[in-house]
Amino acid sequence: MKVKVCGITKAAQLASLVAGGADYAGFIFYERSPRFAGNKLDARTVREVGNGIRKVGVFVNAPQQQVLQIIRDYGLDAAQLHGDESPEYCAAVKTATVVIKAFRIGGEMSSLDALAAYEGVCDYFLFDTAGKDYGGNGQLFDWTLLEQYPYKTPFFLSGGIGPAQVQILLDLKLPGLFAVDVNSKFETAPGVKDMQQVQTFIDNIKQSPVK
Ligand SMILES: O=C(O)c1ccccc1NCC(=O)[C@H](O)[C@H](O)COP(=O)(O)O
Repeated sequence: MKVKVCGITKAAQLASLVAGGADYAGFIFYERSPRFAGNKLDARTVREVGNGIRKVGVFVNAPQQQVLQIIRDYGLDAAQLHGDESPEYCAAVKTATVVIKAFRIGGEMSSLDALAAYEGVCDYFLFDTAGKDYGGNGQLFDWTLLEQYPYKTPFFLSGGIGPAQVQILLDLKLPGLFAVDVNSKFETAPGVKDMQQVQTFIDNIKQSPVK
């Protein structure tokens, strides 16, 4: 299983993710987030990090041109669209980069029916938990909703995942599950990751024979 670590705000964290074997690093480009990367990380520093890790920009209802400009400036590999972006919006962004469309489960979304319109216009889906903020709420949702996942688009499982979920993740058999995404459960303060805990999590997930 692939691992994405989201909410990276420091060059040292990014370097340690690369060294530690994370597959994806997420950078929040939503100004209201305490993990906003735009004023904390230098574009060139992010651009020059390569070798294995995929860099993902996280956006919330941002103008398309702004998304594409940031993707270019920071040398990102994918756009994670975490707001209420339409299938047409996703299709337009997909002409320029890899699209991960996030859906917030719970609240107004209790079934996966709405995803049918997004099949074919996104490379991946990401399932997060609905909460007071667009993301980073630190809450799990009921994963049984995904047991009969009916779509072809592979997905990232997210929302409140922490060290306590390692064993259940290793045992999990959900159709379409591609990666696990972690964030606030590995923080000592919003935007500040405990990199030792992150590393232990990566090592534990990667011990699984299903890579
Ligand atoms: O993390 C944020 O502050 C955030 C703000 C606005 C949109 C998205 C955001 N995070 C996106 C992510 O991919 C998080 O990893 C995801 O929401 C799960 O976070 P958590 O529940 O803290 O594990």
